[in-house]
Amino acid sequence: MKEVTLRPSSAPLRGQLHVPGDKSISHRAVILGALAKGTTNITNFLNGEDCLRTVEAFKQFGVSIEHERNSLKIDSHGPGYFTEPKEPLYFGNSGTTARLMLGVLAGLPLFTSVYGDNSLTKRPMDRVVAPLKQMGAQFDGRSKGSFLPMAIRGGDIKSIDYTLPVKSAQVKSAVLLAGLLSEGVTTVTEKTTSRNHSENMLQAFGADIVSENQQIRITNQQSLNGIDVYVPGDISSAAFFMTAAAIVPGSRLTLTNIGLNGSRTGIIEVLQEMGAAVEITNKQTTGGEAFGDVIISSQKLKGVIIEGDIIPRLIDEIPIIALAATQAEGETIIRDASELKFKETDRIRAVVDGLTRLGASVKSTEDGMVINGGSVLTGGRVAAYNDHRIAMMHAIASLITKQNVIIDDISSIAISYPDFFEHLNSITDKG
Ligand SMILES: O=C(O)C1=C[C@@H](OP(=O)(O)O)[C@@H](O)[C@H](O)C1
Ligand SMILES: C=C(OP(=O)(O)O)C(=O)O
Repeated sequence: MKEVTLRPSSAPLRGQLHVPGDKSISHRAVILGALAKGTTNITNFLNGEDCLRTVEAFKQFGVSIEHERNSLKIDSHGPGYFTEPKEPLYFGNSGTTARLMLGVLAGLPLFTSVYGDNSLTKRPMDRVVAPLKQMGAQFDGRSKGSFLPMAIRGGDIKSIDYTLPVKSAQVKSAVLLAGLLSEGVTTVTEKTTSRNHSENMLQAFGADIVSENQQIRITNQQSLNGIDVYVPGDISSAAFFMTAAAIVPGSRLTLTNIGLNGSRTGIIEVLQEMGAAVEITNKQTTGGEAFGDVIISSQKLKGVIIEGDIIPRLIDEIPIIALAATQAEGETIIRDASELKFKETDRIRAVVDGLTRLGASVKSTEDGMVINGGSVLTGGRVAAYNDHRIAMMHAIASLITKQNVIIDDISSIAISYPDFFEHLNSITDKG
């Protein structure tokens, strides 16, 4: 437990930040680097606890991974040379590691057992286990293989045509990774576009993959070839500082090299619709991933309705959007977001509980929440629910509260943003 007391500070935020590398892309770079033959060099890798879980898993297969700060060098002979791990694989708090690795494990002719922390043990895995069982892999775990800990015997699997029943990039990616390692052509169809980093990176590594009209086809290939990967800054981490600049009067921040993949930029669209001034410069592309600098200044905000297809494009940003909404004029309604209940904690409950304790007027609904804007936040004692995004939302709230914000435990922030407080201090008068 690492409790923290944050003093209020209404000073404008100024300056420039280079937020850490994207978590989703970092996981995928390690997975594909390990599955590829040869050397993969990853730069601007996210040194967060979740991505380190993915690294450790492949080390247990005997893959050589050298790690120095934000650079990773992977030397692999491909999956045919992986050795059977002698110990269970530990996935910690990471849903992405668990779900994507189950896809990989389904395709490997090995026995593995996997487990996670208290939060991950409660998160549903049947959404990936169901299609992977259809492909012929064997899974066993609690509730007939719905939850970790789990045992997997993979290999010798066949391709499938699969329509995603949940809006989830993790499920899509698990099936695509299993498809890469299975006989034949696997097709995944999604009704709503979710983040497409797996598709982009598989293509960059030379996989035979085609995406058309929300349908992705991948052809079996036993090994890819190693490449160099630059990981753009994580827009989900940048979202905390974008929102901070939007709600603290007189602020102007520049966030450099932020990932701007269209399947992730819902936060920018929503902040703009609320009235924030956002400018994008220096736009470039690497490995199919757009990135650039985001300059954001405070403005008077207004409430909005957030629903439908945009939800997967900002799912992890909903806690911080809810904080912005407390400062907007009018009501903000968030719908179609019941997936929030299956994250590191039930994020609908955690956001409504936390913001209410700080003095906001927020109500939960079956699939989202309703936030009445124009609140003066008082401050107070809040729980992070061991969830990094909830902890960071509360830390940003302390920039606009009248009194201290006391967060029960901030240790979860190391999951996705180990330097969060150094960065926060560098742009406020707290530094
Ligand atoms: O594929 C990914 O890297 C992720 C997909 C999303 O989860 P779902 O696939 O469960 O929506 C997101 O919430 C998570 O932080 C990362
Ligand atoms: C939901 C998240 O991650 P994961 O599913 O990988 O635990 C997140 O980072 O907000």
